[in-house]
Order: sequence, then C-alpha cells, then structure tokens
Amino acid sequence: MTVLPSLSSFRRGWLLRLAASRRFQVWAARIPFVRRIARAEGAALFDVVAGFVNAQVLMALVELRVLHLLQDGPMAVPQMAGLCAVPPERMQVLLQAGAGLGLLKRHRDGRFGLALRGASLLAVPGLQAMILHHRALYADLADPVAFLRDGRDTQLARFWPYVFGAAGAVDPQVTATYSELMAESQVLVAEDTLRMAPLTGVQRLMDVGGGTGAFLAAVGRAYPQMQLDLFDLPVVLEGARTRLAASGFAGRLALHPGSFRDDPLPVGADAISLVRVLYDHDDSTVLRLLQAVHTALPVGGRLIISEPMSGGAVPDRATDVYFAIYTMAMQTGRTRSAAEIEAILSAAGFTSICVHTGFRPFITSVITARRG
Ligand SMILES: CC(C)=CCC/C(C)=C/CC/C(C)=C/C=C/C(C)=C/C=C/C=C(C)/C=C/C=C(C)/C=C/C=C(C)/C=C/CC(C)(C)O
Ligand SMILES: C[S@@+](CC[C@H](N)C(=O)[O-])C[C@H]1O[C@@H](n2cnc3c(N)ncnc32)[C@H](O)[C@@H]1O
Repeated sequence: MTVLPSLSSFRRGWLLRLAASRRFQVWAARIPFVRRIARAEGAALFDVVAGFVNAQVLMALVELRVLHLLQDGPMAVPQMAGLCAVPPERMQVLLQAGAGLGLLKRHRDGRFGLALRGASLLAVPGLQAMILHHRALYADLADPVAFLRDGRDTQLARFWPYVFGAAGAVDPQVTATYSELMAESQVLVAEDTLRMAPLTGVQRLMDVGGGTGAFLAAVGRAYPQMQLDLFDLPVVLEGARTRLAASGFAGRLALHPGSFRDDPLPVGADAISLVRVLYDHDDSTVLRLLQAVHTALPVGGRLIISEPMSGGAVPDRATDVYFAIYTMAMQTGRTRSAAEIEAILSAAGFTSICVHTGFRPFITSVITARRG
C-alpha cells in the first residue's frame, strides 16, 4: 500500500480505521495535504471499480479496428461511424471513451486520432489477438463468485486444449490458433528473457514446450552458432514445420515430437528452457517435468524458466490479478511465485538457483538454475 509504507501494525490499524470512516473522509476532503492523498486514493479506487468497462471499451476498439482505421490520420465521427457500422451518437461515445483511456486523441476540430498509447498498442506483437481472445476469460468471469466456488467448465480451458496433454491437442485447426497466439506474444517474452538471462557459453539449447519455435528463432538470431532443439506435442510440431523451414535455422534445428508427461526428454543439450510452460500445470506435473529436465541435462547444465510470476509476499498488480485468475480459469495450472518455483527446483535437485524479477513482470520473470 503506497500511503502506508512501513508503519507498526498498531498505527496501520488505526489509519485503516480512519480511512474506513465516512466522517474522516469528509474531513480529509477539506484539509490541503490530506486532500491530495484522499483524491489519489479515490481515483485509484475508481480505476479498480471501472476496470471491466475499460476492458470492454478496449475490446470494442480492437474488434471494430478503430486503431487501424486511424493509423493514417484523424477522422471525423460520422466517417468512423460509417466505417464501423455503429450509429454516430454511439460512435462519438466510444471514441470519447477511447480518448478518456488515453488510447485516442480528441482534436480541437472534434475529429479523433491515435494517441501515443494507441499507436504503441498497434506495434505490440499479438496484443490485439490476445485482447480479442479475452472474450473467453470474461465469459468465465461473468459470475466471479460462482467461478471461484466451482469454475470447472470454463471456456478458456476449451480454448487451450493442449493443457490436458497430447490427448487434448488433437485438432490441428485449434492447435494452429493457439500456437499462432503464443508465437506472436512470444516476441517480447523472448526479448526480456534473453536480456535477463543471456545464453553466453551455451552450445546447444533445447526449448521444451517451445510451441512453433518462436523463442528458438529469437535465440538463433542472437546466437548464430548455437544448436537448437525443439520439444513439443507432435500435433504442435507438425504445424511448426513449415514456419521453421522458412526461418533459415533448418540446418541447426532439430524437432523432437513428444509429451513430457509420457516420454523421456532427449539428452544432448547443455541448456534447457521452459518458457511459459510451468504455469499451465499442477505441482506434481511440474515436479516430474523438472526431474525429467534434471535427468536430461549434463552435470552443470543450465535451466532457464521464463513466465509471469506471482509477486508472492509482495503481491503484484499484473501477475496476481490477471495471470493468477487466467491460469485458474484454465484449470490445470497456477501462477506461482519465484519462491514457489525455487522450492520445486530444489526438490528436483537443482542448485545455483537465481531469480531475475522481470522489469515488465506482466511480460515475464526468469529463474535460472544448474544441475548440481
Ligand atoms: C524519444 C522520446 C523522448 C519520446 C518518443 C515518444 C515515443 C514515440 C514513444 C514510444 C513509446 C513506446 C516505445 C512504447 C512501447 C510500449 C510497449 C512496448 C508496450 C507493451 C505492452 C505490452 C502488453 C500490454 C502486454 C500484454 C500481454 C498480455 C496480455 C499477455 C497475455 C498472455 C497470456 C494470456 C498467456 C497465456 C499462456 C497460457 C495459456 C497461460 O499458457
Ligand atoms: C503456453 S504455451 C508456450 C509456448 C512457448 N514456449 C511460448 O512461450 O510461446 C505451452 C506449450 O507447452 C506445450 N505443451 C503442453 N503440454 C505438453 C506436453 N505434455 N508435452 C510437450 N509439450 C507440451 C504446448 O503444446 C504449448 O506449445
């Protein structure tokens, strides 16, 4: 909590009782210094209250391709209304809301254009597809208490059938959809992972659960001499073949179809990466997977784990809300803190465990470890 830094629990309790008193709030609104804190708290609280509406305005802007349409310059409301097939008076409200969110800019002549944040959104790989797929998550959260008490049949779990193992990933069309979403959203994850955990000295890297090879492609570009191995479910690798053939890495990339639930991992790599894999699975699957990675690595071999992690003792706004609820809706895994992952790594026999908290925790954080 930002306004209550490190107070004793007695003073903290006293301050919390004050904040929860309506009479104190009325008084605080009149006193100059306290008024600033009260206003900031009010605005922050309203942001939480209005979150769903903000997200739905964003959804409409993306689905109607408003940001794309404004890419070449500002437009008048009636023209936008025609292009988006939305009545002009409603379009006005949507565009004004987009400007309120800082995504659009309202010009003096009443036209709307892109703001810096809206323009940035267009350039984030896969973000628009990610926003559109939130429909499934929002449907699951329509009744959040029912979801928490008994959220067993979720739309999101059906969106990502591979989490149920090889048996779930049978439909190549469905597999192609999620593989594409993962590959696009991988770009920033790869950037941050390689910045936090450079692969200097690694001869051969195996990416387990590497999807269609987007992480390995980034690694291959950064380390032109490295041998690359990709391990994933057969149906996923089938889809990856054409993409990888065109990537120019074919000569130094080997594909290993298999399921880490049922098959041993191939040996030979001196480093193994697990990028956005652990949080899809329960603790016992994660422990067995890390034990299998331990067995597949040579002594001193390196493991790189990269995924958004819970803040643990210091709850984090992005990962402890979005990713924790998201992975709960997927049903099979959970968003773990670095400390929780460290504990499983130790149980699997890893040493030299090192946590690199992400500078963008909503993109990823990294843990590295070695086979002792
Ligand atoms: C030079 C000066 C002084 C000024 C210039 C001004 C200027 C031009 C500034 C540009 C600003 C700029 C560079 C902005 C860059 C913005 C960026 C990089 C924004 C990035 C945003 C990324 C976001 C919002 C990422 C969201 C990621 C999400 C929602 C990921 C979801 C992932 C999921 C659900 C994964 C699921 C996997 C599963 C299924 C659980 O296994
Ligand atoms: C969230 S995706 C991450 C893909 C990629 N690492 C990335 O970050 O974009 C999880 C990946 O794990 C793979 N996976 C899930 N269960 C698996 C299993 N039992 N054996 C091998 N791969 C599996 C999925 O097919 C999928 O490609």
